[in-house]
Amino acid sequence: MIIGVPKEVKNNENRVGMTPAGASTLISVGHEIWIEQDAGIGSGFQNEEYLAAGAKIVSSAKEAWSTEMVIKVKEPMPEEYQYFSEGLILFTYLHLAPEYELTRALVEKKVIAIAYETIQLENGALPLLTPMSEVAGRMAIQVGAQFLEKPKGGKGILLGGVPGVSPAEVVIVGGGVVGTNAAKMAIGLGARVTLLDINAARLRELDDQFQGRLNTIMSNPYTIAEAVKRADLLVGAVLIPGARAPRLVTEEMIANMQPGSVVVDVAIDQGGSIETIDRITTHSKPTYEKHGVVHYAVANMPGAVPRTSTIALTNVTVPYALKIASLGVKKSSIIHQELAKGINVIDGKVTFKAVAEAHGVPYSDIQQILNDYHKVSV
Ligand SMILES: NC(=O)C1=CN([C@@H]2O[C@H](COP(=O)(O)OP(=O)(O)OC[C@H]3O[C@@H](n4cnc5c(N)ncnc54)[C@H](O)[C@@H]3O)[C@@H](O)[C@H]2O)C=CC1
Ligand SMILES: CC(=O)C(=O)O
Repeated sequence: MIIGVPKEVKNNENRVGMTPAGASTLISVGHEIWIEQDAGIGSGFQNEEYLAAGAKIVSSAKEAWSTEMVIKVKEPMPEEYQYFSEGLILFTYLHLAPEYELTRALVEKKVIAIAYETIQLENGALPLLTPMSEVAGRMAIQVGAQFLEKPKGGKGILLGGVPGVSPAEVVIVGGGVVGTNAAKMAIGLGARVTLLDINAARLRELDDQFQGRLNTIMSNPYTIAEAVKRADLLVGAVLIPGARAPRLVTEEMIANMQPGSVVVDVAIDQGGSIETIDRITTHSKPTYEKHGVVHYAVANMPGAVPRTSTIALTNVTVPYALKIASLGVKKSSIIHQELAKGINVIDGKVTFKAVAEAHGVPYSDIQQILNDYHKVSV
């Protein structure tokens, strides 16, 4: 199969969908990699390294998109929709629930759109989201600490305090991968940390893991309001896979926070979990202020640490790309059921229920589509 890797075009997105090592793996079993010139530069990978791995360097995005499968990092930007074509396999983060126009373009052009973030193992794990959630969770505390500084608009406190002065209060809503990694960093820096989740079993695991250094609370509107009121730094880290993020923190709760407090809504890529987050921000202008509270809502946080993120991401995407390229989308999804869950759009149909519901469009069962394919192909 010919696989295209375009250069990312989202604001300050320096990750790339394929490393030279990944290219070499795919090429070694007979596939071709067409990578757009300089696509790897932001992550520290030179064109020569891809050439040495056997890849072809193409000079335009159009050429990289003119292949059978496109592997990238972020959801296509509107200027990329022109490259969609019938039967093209698009393997990338998509976050379609809050993106009606993108969903419509993929359906109309009959692209086969496989979203990294909805590939799900039987035990519920999201193997292609996990590494970037690890990065974003850790970054949430790093950026939160930075924006608590006075010159950055914050209230001017140090996360860990100093002897004789209280540390900051960090509140994390959601105790999955982002939440756990944020807790690790915040505790490591000496902050007082409270984490809320609706899953009692998860809270039990975290209580064991952090050995009493993490305050775990069952999440509901009452406990969220109480915790948010005290927070110097609030991290939004909830997820209902594939669905729009639930708006758990209301405007009233934010208005009750002290001026100069900071909110980092990591769940912004699924539409955001905080009512006052009314826009996606970018790495070039990451924050805005509302009710005196600094709001950070960057949807591609790992893009700021592209070297770490590209390697971590491609460690998990390349094995799946190999399966898709070698067997085709339908066959590989029948054999590896987690891939079937990644298919959000195929043959002009929306096959991820939460996405169809978010946009009020018809939903088609992917298992039915795969069964029909199986019947014809055997
Ligand atoms: N902005 C960015 O650059 C990035 C954003 N993300 C996003 O971060 C979000 C979280 O991702 P993960 O931690 O990997 O998900 P996860 O599935 O590991 O964890 C989500 C947690 O939210 C909890 N939850 C669900 N409803 C809740 C509620 N009402 N109250 C409290 N907790 C609730 C779940 O029980 C689960 O423990 C996702 O939207 C993901 O796409 C991930 C990486 C980068
Ligand atoms: C998960 C995601 O959207 C990102 O890493 O940018």
